[in-house]
Amino acid sequence: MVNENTAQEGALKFAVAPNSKMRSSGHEGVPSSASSYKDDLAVAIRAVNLASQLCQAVQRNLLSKETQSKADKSPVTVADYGSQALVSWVLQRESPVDRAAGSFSMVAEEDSEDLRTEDGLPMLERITQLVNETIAADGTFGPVTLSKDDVLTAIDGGSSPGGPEGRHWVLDPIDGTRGFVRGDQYAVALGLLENGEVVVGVLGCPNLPLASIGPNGPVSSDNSVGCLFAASKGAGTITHAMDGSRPAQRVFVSEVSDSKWAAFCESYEAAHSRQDLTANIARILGVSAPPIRIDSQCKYGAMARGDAVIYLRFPHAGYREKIWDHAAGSIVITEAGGEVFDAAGKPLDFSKGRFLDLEHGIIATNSHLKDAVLAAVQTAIKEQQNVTKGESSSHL
Ligand SMILES: Nc1ncnc2c1ncn2[C@@H]1O[C@H](COP(=O)(O)O)[C@@H](OP(=O)(O)O)[C@H]1O
Ligand SMILES: [Mg+2]
Ligand SMILES: [Mg+2]
Ligand SMILES: [Mg+2]
Repeated sequence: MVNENTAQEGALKFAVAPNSKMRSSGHEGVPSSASSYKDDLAVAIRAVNLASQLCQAVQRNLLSKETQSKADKSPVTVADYGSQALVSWVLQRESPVDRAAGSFSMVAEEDSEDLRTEDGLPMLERITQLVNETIAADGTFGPVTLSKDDVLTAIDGGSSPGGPEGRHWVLDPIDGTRGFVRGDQYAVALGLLENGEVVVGVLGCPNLPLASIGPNGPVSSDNSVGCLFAASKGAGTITHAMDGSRPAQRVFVSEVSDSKWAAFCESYEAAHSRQDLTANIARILGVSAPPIRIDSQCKYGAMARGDAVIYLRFPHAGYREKIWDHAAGSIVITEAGGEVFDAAGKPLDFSKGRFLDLEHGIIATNSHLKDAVLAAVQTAIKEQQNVTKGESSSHL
Protein backbone atom coordinates (compact mmCIF):
# COMPACT_ATOMS: atom_id res chain seq x y z
CA MET A 1 0.00 0.00 0.00
CA VAL A 2 1.22 3.48 -0.69
CA ASN A 3 1.56 4.99 2.73
CA GLU A 4 2.30 8.40 3.99
CA ASN A 5 6.00 7.64 4.38
CA THR A 6 6.21 6.85 0.67
CA ALA A 7 4.36 10.04 -0.12
CA GLN A 8 6.69 12.01 2.12
CA GLU A 9 9.80 10.43 0.61
CA GLY A 10 8.35 11.22 -2.82
CA ALA A 11 7.79 14.80 -1.78
CA LEU A 12 11.47 15.14 -0.88
CA LYS A 13 12.76 13.46 -4.02
CA PHE A 14 10.57 15.01 -6.69
CA ALA A 15 9.81 18.62 -7.19
CA VAL A 16 6.22 18.62 -8.35
CA ALA A 17 4.37 21.88 -8.82
CA PRO A 18 1.62 22.62 -6.33
CA ASN A 19 -1.87 22.01 -7.61
CA SER A 20 -5.39 22.58 -6.42
CA LYS A 21 -5.93 20.32 -3.43
CA MET A 22 -9.22 19.87 -1.62
CA ARG A 23 -11.04 23.17 -1.54
CA SER A 24 -13.81 23.81 0.87
CA SER A 25 -17.21 23.68 -0.83
CA GLY A 26 -18.73 26.11 1.56
CA HIS A 27 -21.41 23.53 2.29
CA GLU A 28 -21.12 20.21 4.02
CA GLY A 29 -22.59 16.81 3.25
CA VAL A 30 -23.59 15.56 -0.18
CA PRO A 31 -23.53 18.12 -2.98
CA SER A 32 -27.26 17.91 -3.12
CA SER A 33 -28.68 21.38 -3.38
CA ALA A 34 -28.22 21.60 -7.15
CA SER A 35 -28.67 17.91 -7.84
CA SER A 36 -31.80 16.23 -9.12
CA TYR A 37 -30.17 12.97 -8.01
CA LYS A 38 -30.19 13.87 -4.32
CA ASP A 39 -32.18 10.78 -3.24
CA ASP A 40 -30.14 8.45 -5.46
CA LEU A 41 -26.89 9.85 -4.13
CA ALA A 42 -28.02 9.54 -0.51
CA VAL A 43 -29.11 5.90 -0.87
CA ALA A 44 -25.95 5.05 -2.83
CA ILE A 45 -23.77 6.50 -0.06
CA ARG A 46 -25.72 4.54 2.55
CA ALA A 47 -25.31 1.30 0.59
CA VAL A 48 -21.58 1.83 -0.06
CA ASN A 49 -20.94 2.68 3.58
CA LEU A 50 -22.68 -0.48 4.79
CA ALA A 51 -20.87 -2.70 2.27
CA SER A 52 -17.54 -1.08 3.19
CA GLN A 53 -18.11 -1.99 6.83
CA LEU A 54 -18.46 -5.65 5.85
CA CYS A 55 -15.31 -5.46 3.70
CA GLN A 56 -13.28 -3.89 6.48
CA ALA A 57 -14.36 -6.58 8.95
CA VAL A 58 -13.43 -9.35 6.49
CA GLN A 59 -10.10 -7.80 5.49
CA ARG A 60 -9.06 -7.71 9.13
CA ASN A 61 -9.57 -11.51 9.41
CA LEU A 62 -9.19 -12.84 5.90
CA LEU A 63 -8.86 -16.60 5.88
CA SER A 64 -7.77 -18.51 2.80
CA LYS A 65 -10.99 -20.53 2.65
CA GLU A 66 -12.84 -17.27 2.19
CA THR A 67 -11.22 -16.70 -1.19
CA GLN A 68 -12.07 -18.73 -4.31
CA SER A 69 -11.09 -18.60 -7.96
CA LYS A 70 -13.78 -17.83 -10.52
CA ALA A 71 -13.89 -19.60 -13.89
CA ASP A 72 -11.58 -16.88 -15.33
CA LYS A 73 -9.10 -17.60 -12.45
CA SER A 74 -9.68 -14.18 -10.86
CA PRO A 75 -10.18 -14.20 -7.08
CA VAL A 76 -13.50 -13.69 -5.34
CA THR A 77 -13.99 -13.56 -1.57
CA VAL A 78 -16.84 -13.76 0.89
CA ALA A 79 -16.58 -9.97 1.04
CA ASP A 80 -17.19 -9.53 -2.73
CA TYR A 81 -20.42 -11.54 -2.39
CA GLY A 82 -21.38 -9.99 0.95
CA SER A 83 -20.80 -6.48 -0.35
CA GLN A 84 -22.92 -7.17 -3.46
CA ALA A 85 -25.72 -8.67 -1.35
CA LEU A 86 -25.78 -5.65 0.98
CA VAL A 87 -25.73 -2.99 -1.74
CA SER A 88 -28.48 -4.79 -3.66
CA TRP A 89 -30.56 -5.22 -0.48
CA VAL A 90 -30.18 -1.57 0.59
CA LEU A 91 -30.99 -0.18 -2.87
CA GLN A 92 -34.07 -2.38 -3.32
CA ARG A 93 -35.33 -1.57 0.16
CA GLU A 94 -34.41 2.11 0.45
CA SER A 95 -34.26 3.70 -3.00
CA PRO A 96 -37.39 5.87 -3.25
CA VAL A 97 -37.12 6.20 -7.02
CA ASP A 98 -36.83 2.44 -7.67
CA ARG A 99 -39.59 1.64 -5.21
CA ALA A 100 -41.93 4.20 -6.75
CA ALA A 101 -41.19 2.84 -10.22
CA GLY A 102 -41.69 -0.73 -8.99
CA SER A 103 -38.63 -1.81 -10.93
CA PHE A 104 -34.99 -2.31 -10.07
CA SER A 105 -32.08 -2.97 -12.40
CA MET A 106 -28.46 -3.48 -11.43
CA VAL A 107 -25.44 -4.54 -13.48
CA ALA A 108 -23.00 -6.06 -10.99
CA GLU A 109 -19.85 -8.15 -11.20
CA GLU A 110 -20.76 -11.22 -9.11
CA ASP A 111 -23.48 -13.86 -9.40
CA SER A 112 -24.65 -16.63 -7.08
CA GLU A 113 -23.97 -19.63 -9.35
CA ASP A 114 -21.01 -21.06 -7.39
CA LEU A 115 -22.78 -20.48 -4.06
CA ARG A 116 -25.78 -22.59 -5.12
CA THR A 117 -23.65 -25.78 -5.35
CA GLU A 118 -23.02 -28.21 -2.48
CA ASP A 119 -19.37 -27.07 -2.31
CA GLY A 120 -20.53 -23.47 -2.10
CA LEU A 121 -22.73 -23.99 0.96
CA PRO A 122 -20.12 -23.21 3.68
CA MET A 123 -19.21 -20.00 1.87
CA LEU A 124 -22.89 -19.04 1.54
CA GLU A 125 -23.41 -19.65 5.26
CA ARG A 126 -20.43 -17.45 6.10
CA ILE A 127 -21.63 -14.68 3.74
CA THR A 128 -25.12 -14.78 5.27
CA GLN A 129 -23.60 -14.52 8.76
CA LEU A 130 -21.42 -11.55 7.71
CA VAL A 131 -24.35 -9.77 6.03
CA ASN A 132 -26.53 -10.12 9.14
CA GLU A 133 -23.73 -9.10 11.49
CA THR A 134 -23.06 -5.99 9.41
CA ILE A 135 -26.74 -4.96 9.33
CA ALA A 136 -27.03 -5.52 13.10
CA ALA A 137 -23.81 -3.61 13.88
CA ASP A 138 -24.95 -0.70 11.72
CA GLY A 139 -28.14 -0.51 13.77
CA THR A 140 -30.10 1.81 11.44
CA PHE A 141 -32.15 -0.81 9.59
CA GLY A 142 -34.18 -2.16 12.51
CA PRO A 143 -34.45 -5.82 13.48
CA VAL A 144 -33.99 -7.79 10.28
CA THR A 145 -32.37 -11.13 9.45
CA LEU A 146 -31.68 -12.29 5.90
CA SER A 147 -31.93 -16.00 5.09
CA LYS A 148 -29.48 -17.76 2.78
CA ASP A 149 -32.10 -17.52 0.03
CA ASP A 150 -32.50 -13.79 0.63
CA VAL A 151 -28.73 -13.41 0.22
CA LEU A 152 -28.69 -15.40 -3.03
CA THR A 153 -31.61 -13.36 -4.36
CA ALA A 154 -29.94 -10.09 -3.39
CA ILE A 155 -26.69 -11.12 -5.13
CA ASP A 156 -28.63 -12.00 -8.27
CA GLY A 157 -30.26 -8.57 -8.20
CA GLY A 158 -27.10 -7.63 -10.12
CA SER A 159 -27.79 -9.72 -13.21
CA SER A 160 -29.20 -6.95 -15.42
CA PRO A 161 -27.68 -6.63 -18.91
CA GLY A 162 -27.80 -2.80 -18.66
CA GLY A 163 -28.08 -1.00 -21.99
CA PRO A 164 -28.91 2.39 -23.50
CA GLU A 165 -32.35 2.96 -21.96
CA GLY A 166 -33.70 3.49 -18.47
CA ARG A 167 -32.09 3.38 -15.02
CA HIS A 168 -29.44 0.82 -14.13
CA TRP A 169 -27.30 0.74 -11.01
CA VAL A 170 -23.74 -0.43 -11.77
CA LEU A 171 -21.82 -2.16 -8.97
CA ASP A 172 -18.34 -3.47 -8.40
CA PRO A 173 -18.77 -4.84 -4.85
CA ILE A 174 -15.01 -4.98 -4.39
CA ASP A 175 -12.93 -3.41 -7.10
CA GLY A 176 -9.33 -4.49 -6.69
CA THR A 177 -9.97 -7.89 -5.09
CA ARG A 178 -6.27 -8.68 -5.49
CA GLY A 179 -5.42 -5.56 -3.48
CA PHE A 180 -8.07 -6.47 -0.92
CA VAL A 181 -6.58 -9.96 -0.42
CA ARG A 182 -3.05 -8.47 -0.20
CA GLY A 183 -4.25 -6.07 2.52
CA ASP A 184 -3.90 -3.07 0.22
CA GLN A 185 -6.27 -0.73 -1.61
CA TYR A 186 -9.72 -1.63 -2.89
CA ALA A 187 -12.99 0.21 -3.53
CA VAL A 188 -16.70 -0.43 -3.27
CA ALA A 189 -17.82 1.25 -6.50
CA LEU A 190 -21.46 2.08 -7.23
CA GLY A 191 -22.74 4.08 -10.20
CA LEU A 192 -26.13 4.89 -11.65
CA LEU A 193 -26.81 4.97 -15.39
CA GLU A 194 -29.69 6.92 -16.85
CA ASN A 195 -30.24 6.33 -20.55
CA GLY A 196 -26.65 5.17 -20.95
CA GLU A 197 -25.06 8.09 -19.07
CA VAL A 198 -23.46 7.87 -15.61
CA VAL A 199 -25.39 10.33 -13.40
CA VAL A 200 -24.29 9.23 -9.91
CA GLY A 201 -21.08 7.62 -8.64
CA VAL A 202 -19.91 6.68 -5.16
CA LEU A 203 -16.52 5.19 -4.29
CA GLY A 204 -15.91 3.77 -0.83
CA CYS A 205 -12.12 3.52 -0.36
CA PRO A 206 -11.68 2.14 3.18
CA ASN A 207 -7.87 2.00 3.05
CA LEU A 208 -7.12 5.18 1.14
CA PRO A 209 -5.17 7.70 3.27
CA LEU A 210 -6.95 10.96 3.95
CA ALA A 211 -3.63 12.67 3.25
CA SER A 212 -2.49 12.90 -0.37
CA ILE A 213 -0.73 9.87 -1.81
CA GLY A 214 0.85 11.98 -4.55
CA PRO A 215 4.53 12.94 -4.77
CA ASN A 216 3.65 16.46 -3.68
CA GLY A 217 1.46 15.29 -0.82
CA PRO A 218 1.58 17.27 2.40
CA VAL A 219 4.16 16.20 4.94
CA SER A 220 1.77 15.13 7.65
CA SER A 221 1.76 12.82 10.63
CA ASP A 222 -1.90 12.00 10.04
CA ASN A 223 -2.12 8.30 9.14
CA SER A 224 -5.93 8.19 8.99
CA VAL A 225 -7.44 6.11 6.21
CA GLY A 226 -10.92 5.64 4.74
CA CYS A 227 -12.29 8.09 2.17
CA LEU A 228 -15.60 8.20 0.38
CA PHE A 229 -16.02 10.06 -2.92
CA ALA A 230 -19.48 10.96 -4.21
CA ALA A 231 -20.52 12.69 -7.43
CA SER A 232 -23.75 13.42 -9.24
CA LYS A 233 -24.39 15.02 -12.59
CA GLY A 234 -24.00 18.79 -12.46
CA ALA A 235 -23.40 18.90 -8.71
CA GLY A 236 -19.66 18.24 -8.38
CA THR A 237 -17.62 15.69 -6.45
CA ILE A 238 -17.20 15.63 -2.70
CA THR A 239 -15.07 13.55 -0.39
CA HIS A 240 -15.35 12.83 3.30
CA ALA A 241 -13.70 10.63 5.90
CA MET A 242 -15.58 7.32 6.15
CA ASP A 243 -15.50 7.46 9.95
CA GLY A 244 -17.11 10.90 9.91
CA SER A 245 -14.02 12.49 11.47
CA ARG A 246 -13.79 15.10 8.73
CA PRO A 247 -16.66 16.92 7.03
CA ALA A 248 -17.36 16.70 3.32
CA GLN A 249 -15.35 18.89 1.00
CA ARG A 250 -15.63 19.60 -2.72
CA VAL A 251 -12.65 18.26 -4.65
CA PHE A 252 -11.18 19.29 -7.97
CA VAL A 253 -8.66 17.67 -10.27
CA SER A 254 -5.20 19.19 -10.41
CA GLU A 255 -4.76 22.25 -12.60
CA VAL A 256 -1.19 21.40 -13.57
CA SER A 257 -0.79 22.32 -17.23
CA ASP A 258 2.85 21.44 -17.85
CA SER A 259 3.18 17.68 -18.21
CA LYS A 260 6.65 17.59 -16.71
CA TRP A 261 5.05 18.38 -13.34
CA ALA A 262 2.29 15.81 -13.76
CA ALA A 263 2.38 12.68 -11.61
CA PHE A 264 0.55 9.69 -13.09
CA CYS A 265 -1.16 6.70 -11.54
CA GLU A 266 -1.74 3.19 -12.83
CA SER A 267 -2.63 -0.35 -11.71
CA TYR A 268 -0.52 -2.04 -9.08
CA GLU A 269 -0.95 -5.28 -11.04
CA ALA A 270 1.29 -5.35 -14.13
CA ALA A 271 -1.06 -7.99 -15.60
CA HIS A 272 -3.85 -5.37 -15.68
CA SER A 273 -2.04 -2.61 -17.55
CA ARG A 274 1.04 -2.41 -19.77
CA GLN A 275 3.58 -0.67 -17.58
CA ASP A 276 6.15 -0.69 -20.45
CA LEU A 277 3.76 1.40 -22.57
CA THR A 278 2.86 3.78 -19.73
CA ALA A 279 6.57 4.30 -18.97
CA ASN A 280 7.05 5.35 -22.61
CA ILE A 281 4.07 7.72 -22.47
CA ALA A 282 5.51 9.26 -19.29
CA ARG A 283 8.91 9.62 -21.00
CA ILE A 284 7.35 11.37 -24.02
CA LEU A 285 5.49 13.74 -21.66
CA GLY A 286 8.66 14.42 -19.64
CA VAL A 287 7.06 13.22 -16.40
CA SER A 288 9.77 12.88 -13.76
CA ALA A 289 7.88 11.49 -10.75
CA PRO A 290 7.58 7.69 -10.58
CA PRO A 291 4.12 6.17 -11.16
CA ILE A 292 1.72 5.96 -8.24
CA ARG A 293 0.67 2.28 -8.39
CA ILE A 294 -2.43 1.35 -6.43
CA ASP A 295 -5.27 -1.10 -6.94
CA SER A 296 -8.82 -0.27 -7.92
CA GLN A 297 -10.88 2.82 -8.62
CA CYS A 298 -9.19 4.45 -5.64
CA LYS A 299 -7.02 5.82 -8.47
CA TYR A 300 -9.97 7.84 -9.75
CA GLY A 301 -10.70 9.13 -6.24
CA ALA A 302 -7.07 10.06 -5.60
CA MET A 303 -6.91 11.81 -8.97
CA ALA A 304 -10.16 13.68 -8.35
CA ARG A 305 -8.56 15.35 -5.31
CA GLY A 306 -5.34 16.16 -7.18
CA ASP A 307 -2.94 13.50 -5.86
CA ALA A 308 -2.14 12.47 -9.46
CA VAL A 309 -2.74 14.41 -12.67
CA ILE A 310 -2.97 11.53 -15.16
CA TYR A 311 -4.39 7.99 -14.99
CA LEU A 312 -3.18 5.54 -17.65
CA ARG A 313 -4.66 2.07 -18.18
CA PHE A 314 -3.62 -0.15 -21.10
CA PRO A 315 -4.76 -3.76 -20.70
CA HIS A 316 -2.94 -6.51 -22.56
CA ALA A 317 -4.37 -7.56 -25.95
CA GLY A 318 -7.75 -9.29 -25.86
CA TYR A 319 -8.99 -7.91 -22.52
CA ARG A 320 -12.49 -6.39 -22.54
CA GLU A 321 -13.22 -3.69 -19.96
CA LYS A 322 -16.39 -4.02 -17.86
CA ILE A 323 -18.63 -1.05 -17.04
CA TRP A 324 -18.49 -1.62 -13.26
CA ASP A 325 -14.72 -1.07 -13.28
CA HIS A 326 -15.13 2.55 -14.47
CA ALA A 327 -18.71 3.86 -14.05
CA ALA A 328 -18.43 5.36 -10.56
CA GLY A 329 -14.80 6.43 -11.05
CA SER A 330 -15.47 8.23 -14.30
CA ILE A 331 -18.16 10.55 -12.89
CA VAL A 332 -16.04 11.18 -9.79
CA ILE A 333 -13.39 12.53 -12.21
CA THR A 334 -15.65 14.43 -14.62
CA GLU A 335 -17.58 16.17 -11.82
CA ALA A 336 -14.22 17.17 -10.30
CA GLY A 337 -13.40 18.91 -13.60
CA GLY A 338 -11.41 16.15 -15.32
CA GLU A 339 -11.89 14.09 -18.46
CA VAL A 340 -11.93 10.34 -19.06
CA PHE A 341 -11.45 9.00 -22.61
CA ASP A 342 -10.01 6.18 -24.68
CA ALA A 343 -6.92 6.12 -26.92
CA ALA A 344 -8.97 7.67 -29.73
CA GLY A 345 -9.91 10.57 -27.41
CA LYS A 346 -13.56 9.45 -27.16
CA PRO A 347 -15.47 9.56 -23.87
CA LEU A 348 -16.35 6.16 -22.41
CA ASP A 349 -19.68 4.77 -23.59
CA PHE A 350 -21.58 2.99 -20.81
CA SER A 351 -24.66 2.29 -22.96
CA LYS A 352 -23.50 -0.93 -24.63
CA GLY A 353 -24.35 -3.42 -21.87
CA ARG A 354 -21.98 -5.09 -19.42
CA PHE A 355 -18.82 -4.33 -21.45
CA LEU A 356 -17.23 -1.06 -22.53
CA ASP A 357 -16.66 -0.86 -26.23
CA LEU A 358 -13.54 1.24 -26.69
CA GLU A 359 -10.40 1.96 -28.60
CA HIS A 360 -7.57 0.37 -26.60
CA GLY A 361 -6.87 1.95 -23.22
CA ILE A 362 -8.44 4.32 -20.71
CA ILE A 363 -6.95 7.70 -19.90
CA ALA A 364 -7.97 10.37 -17.40
CA THR A 365 -6.48 13.82 -16.96
CA ASN A 366 -7.41 17.48 -16.68
CA SER A 367 -8.61 19.55 -19.64
CA HIS A 368 -5.28 21.43 -19.94
CA LEU A 369 -3.34 18.22 -20.54
CA LYS A 370 -5.85 16.18 -22.55
CA ASP A 371 -4.40 16.97 -26.01
CA ALA A 372 -0.77 16.50 -24.91
CA VAL A 373 -1.51 13.20 -23.14
CA LEU A 374 -3.53 11.89 -26.07
CA ALA A 375 -0.75 12.81 -28.51
CA ALA A 376 1.83 11.06 -26.28
CA VAL A 377 -0.38 7.97 -26.04
CA GLN A 378 -0.77 7.79 -29.82
CA THR A 379 2.99 8.30 -30.38
CA ALA A 380 3.87 5.58 -27.84
CA ILE A 381 1.40 3.14 -29.42
CA LYS A 382 2.86 3.83 -32.91
CA GLU A 383 6.43 3.43 -31.65
CA GLN A 384 5.51 0.13 -30.09
CA GLN A 385 3.76 -1.06 -33.27
CA ASN A 386 6.89 -0.18 -35.27
CA VAL A 387 9.06 -2.17 -32.84
CA THR A 388 6.71 -5.15 -33.14
CA LYS A 389 6.75 -4.89 -36.98
CA GLY A 390 10.56 -4.63 -36.95
CA GLU A 391 10.83 -7.68 -34.72
CA SER A 392 8.55 -9.79 -36.90
CA SER A 393 10.32 -8.78 -40.15
CA SER A 394 13.73 -9.61 -38.61
CA HIS A 395 12.41 -13.15 -38.05
CA LEU A 396 11.62 -13.59 -41.79
N1 LIG B 1 -5.99 -8.85 -17.51
C1 LIG B 1 -6.62 -7.76 -17.08
N2 LIG B 1 -6.43 -6.58 -17.71
C2 LIG B 1 -7.07 -5.47 -17.27
N3 LIG B 1 -7.89 -5.44 -16.21
C3 LIG B 1 -8.10 -6.59 -15.56
C4 LIG B 1 -7.48 -7.81 -15.93
N4 LIG B 1 -7.87 -8.78 -15.09
C5 LIG B 1 -8.71 -8.19 -14.21
N5 LIG B 1 -8.85 -6.88 -14.50
C6 LIG B 1 -9.70 -5.87 -13.85
O1 LIG B 1 -8.91 -5.00 -13.09
C7 LIG B 1 -9.71 -4.62 -11.96
C8 LIG B 1 -8.83 -4.05 -10.88
O2 LIG B 1 -8.38 -2.82 -11.35
P1 LIG B 1 -6.91 -2.29 -11.07
O3 LIG B 1 -6.02 -2.97 -12.05
O4 LIG B 1 -7.08 -0.84 -11.37
O5 LIG B 1 -6.59 -2.59 -9.66
C9 LIG B 1 -10.36 -5.92 -11.59
O6 LIG B 1 -11.51 -5.65 -10.85
P2 LIG B 1 -11.97 -6.68 -9.68
O7 LIG B 1 -10.90 -6.69 -8.66
O8 LIG B 1 -13.24 -6.04 -9.28
O9 LIG B 1 -12.16 -8.01 -10.35
C10 LIG B 1 -10.69 -6.54 -12.94
O10 LIG B 1 -11.98 -6.24 -13.41
MG1 LIG C 1 -13.31 -9.55 -9.90
MG1 LIG D 1 -13.32 -4.37 -10.62
MG1 LIG E 1 -14.80 -6.69 -8.20
